[in-house]
Amino acid sequence: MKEKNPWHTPVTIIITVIGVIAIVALVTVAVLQNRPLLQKYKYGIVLDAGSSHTALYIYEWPAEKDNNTGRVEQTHSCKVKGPGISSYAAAPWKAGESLRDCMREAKLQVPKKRHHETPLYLGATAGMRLLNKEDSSASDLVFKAVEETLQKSPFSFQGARILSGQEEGAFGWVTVNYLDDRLKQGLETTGALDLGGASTQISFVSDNYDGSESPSNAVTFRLYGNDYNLYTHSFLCYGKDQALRMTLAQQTQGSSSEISDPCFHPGYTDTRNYSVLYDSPCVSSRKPQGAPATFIHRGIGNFQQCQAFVKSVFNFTHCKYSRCSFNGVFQPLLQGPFGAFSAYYFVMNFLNLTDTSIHSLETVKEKLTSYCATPWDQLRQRYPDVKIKYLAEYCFSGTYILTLLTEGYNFTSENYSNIKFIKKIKGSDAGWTLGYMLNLTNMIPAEAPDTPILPHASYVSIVSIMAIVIFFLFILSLRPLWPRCSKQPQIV
Ligand SMILES: Nc1ncnc2c1ncn2[C@@H]1O[C@H](COP(=O)(O)OP(=O)(O)O)[C@@H](O)[C@H]1O
Ligand SMILES: [Ca+2]
Repeated sequence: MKEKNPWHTPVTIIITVIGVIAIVALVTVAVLQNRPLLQKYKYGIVLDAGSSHTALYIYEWPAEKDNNTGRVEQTHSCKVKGPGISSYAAAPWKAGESLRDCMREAKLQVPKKRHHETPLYLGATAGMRLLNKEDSSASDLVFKAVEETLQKSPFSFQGARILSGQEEGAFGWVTVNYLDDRLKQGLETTGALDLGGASTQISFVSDNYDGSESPSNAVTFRLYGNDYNLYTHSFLCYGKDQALRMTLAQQTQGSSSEISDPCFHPGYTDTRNYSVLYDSPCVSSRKPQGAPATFIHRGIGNFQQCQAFVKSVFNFTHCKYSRCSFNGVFQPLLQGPFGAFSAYYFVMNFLNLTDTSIHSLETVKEKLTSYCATPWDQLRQRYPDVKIKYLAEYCFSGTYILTLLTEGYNFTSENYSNIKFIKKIKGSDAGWTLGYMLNLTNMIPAEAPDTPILPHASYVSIVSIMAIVIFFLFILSLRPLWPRCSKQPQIV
């Protein structure tokens, strides 16, 4: 007699079919119910009106997560043609006009139906701080011109203003730590070093700084449930373009008609205008009396002599605090890793010195010694595509960065490798703009948001496994109903 397969009885077949349908239904409901909603994005636009140029950044984030921990990412950037808006003091309408091309690009990048709800901000930094100091009505006219252009855009224009030095430093720090996911997780934070053309910022958290010593350097935040006492300082006139003016002013005090500059390459010559050089509040008070209209600027390429001139623009004589960086400004003990961006990155990247784990401070000095001594002709031939102004100034800029970091901020051979020269973090530019927008749109909550205990994938897997286990337990519980499997002994 053929033995009957116990699984082929009508009862088990029906139970199996119902069970399989039940599992499929359960898992489908679980997956659909908890599936992330169809991704729709929101946008925000920030214009960084720097001293040397303006850049537009577009940020994007999932629509349903805007006040949560959702990732805000830079999706597009546009470099405005021409100089920074502060250079249009004599023809303010041109400042507004200069933004048109990038605004046109932004209109194409942001989906049309999101235009009206996309906030648009313009923040100006040290170039406008200096213009405002020098001629506040000229700076007002420049703002009026850029506001007129931005109001005409389809976006929700939220205003144009000058950021304070503290804001510039603090928002740069927020950007770096937000992009590195350090804030949400409450990890040790990264300090931020920003070098612009007209000012420079240093911002970091130090255990022995609670804000009581020099309160003007303190910014306190509560982000994702953690309190931060941030130290930040912005040095106006210590961006690399103004620092170069100060160094040249140092060398032209004798109102001579020719200077031999160790910060420029041998063979480099240029004719410079005294009144143009001294046309900045950073140096205007030092303009020598009876100077000729122009002077010949000749390079001699000597790193050590260059560094001596650079050092002379820092004042180390007085400090009323427990410790100072320079110019009598308080600075707590340096702590933790640092991200150095903007001109720090451009210069160190050109000099091939961004990797501080292989290029020690000593190597940087050696490299600058040989680079500064390289004849100008040779460099022009080697780098035909590099903008002449940048190429001519990399020796000065590298020397300035080294001096600012070591003599100014007190970095040493031991902690120099804590600095990382960075341009972008996970696709977004390091700089103050993202932090500024996150702050103005309240996108970083003070308290940690409630997050699901399990990620979606783990949740679905656990539900599926549980369903299968329950099904088999159910089948086992029906064992008494199963037909006998073994052959009964035959009684003869
Ligand atoms: N490729 C580059 N090489 C060297 N320097 C650069 C390069 N691109 C930009 N820079 C410099 O970076 C600085 C940017 O400063 P910016 O943000 O305009 O000024 P600030 O922040 O002081 O208002 C300027 O000194 C500019 O010349
Ligand atoms: Ca800047």
